[in-house]
Amino acid sequence: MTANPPLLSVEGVSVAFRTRAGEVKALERVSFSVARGETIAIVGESGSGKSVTAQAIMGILDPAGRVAEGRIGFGGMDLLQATQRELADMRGRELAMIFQNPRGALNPIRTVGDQIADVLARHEHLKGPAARARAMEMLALVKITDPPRRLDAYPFELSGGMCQRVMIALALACRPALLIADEPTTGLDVTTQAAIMDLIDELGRSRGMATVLITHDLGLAAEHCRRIVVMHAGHVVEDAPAEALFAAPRHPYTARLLAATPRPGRHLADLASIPGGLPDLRRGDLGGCRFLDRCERAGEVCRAPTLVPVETMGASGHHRVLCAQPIGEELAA
Ligand SMILES: Nc1ncnc2c1ncn2[C@@H]1O[C@H](COP(=O)(O)OP(=O)(O)OP(=O)(O)O)[C@@H](O)[C@H]1O
Repeated sequence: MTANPPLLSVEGVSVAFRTRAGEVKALERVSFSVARGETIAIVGESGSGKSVTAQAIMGILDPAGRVAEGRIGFGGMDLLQATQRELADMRGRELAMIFQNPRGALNPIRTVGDQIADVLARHEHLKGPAARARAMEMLALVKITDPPRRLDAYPFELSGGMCQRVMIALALACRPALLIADEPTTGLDVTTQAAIMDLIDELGRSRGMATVLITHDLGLAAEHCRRIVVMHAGHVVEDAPAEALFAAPRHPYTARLLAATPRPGRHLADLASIPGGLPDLRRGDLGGCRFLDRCERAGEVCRAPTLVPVETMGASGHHRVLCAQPIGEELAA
């Protein structure tokens, strides 16, 4: 546990989507927290609920989705109780998010400089030369070469890696306390990936910015994050300090992920060794454990309708697992 109250605390958040085929229980009682200046990773297969978690925090869930229960504390306020106006004011200023597809997130018909200036005018009331100077500073910060020229460029004139850096510059322009980075380096070449991750690390150290890194890449998570939150089918199945998680995973799903990730940089999406797929999240009888059908440790005790996370305290922090028979404990007879 951290001595100070966390900057972000997601507490028992459940999200459901209305669809023609029934209600999708996308998140169930998701909990984790992030301290100021800390970088954590959320990892899990496609469809495990990583992006929905980020959207719930940012207040940008699809209109078909609703938060059925829970609390999202951020710097002393409950984001779920905030008005749309309060949230819009927080986004960009306190809370920022970068997405996988930078071109889609940038406005194609405004120059890079104007887009950064818009954010600065809205949140910091900076205008004219002062806004331009800060925009230039931001481009230099994200290591874009020749900032004065790039300031007047349109997104289509820049490479994918440069657009990604512009999006980071936009996200960081108002010095947010929390950055949510959803697969920020997917699709970029390895050198640009490393430069962007180094930049995020550096901003954490120099500005105390906290980061939630959403990734398929366990190697990337291990390299840059102090804690790792593992999601499976809308549940947080394990939440632990990175070194404890890699040394001794307690959830059978985490163990499978790690066994299938022998080298840093290998992608979960490429793995074939985790049997079965995610359960259909519209099923009425999902039960407490959503990994049951894929788990070699499953027994009668795992069929309980609800599961209570088990928390232990290690040298590097708390270790929480959502499993009736975590690894390291005897299987029930
Ligand atoms: N608008 C929506 N309507 C219905 N279901 C949705 C909607 N958005 C997400 N879901 C469902 O919520 C679950 C979690 O999706 P989410 O996008 O968070 O997964 P993810 O872990 O981020 O996957 P990826 O790594 O592919 O981005 C999935 O079952 C998905 O189908």
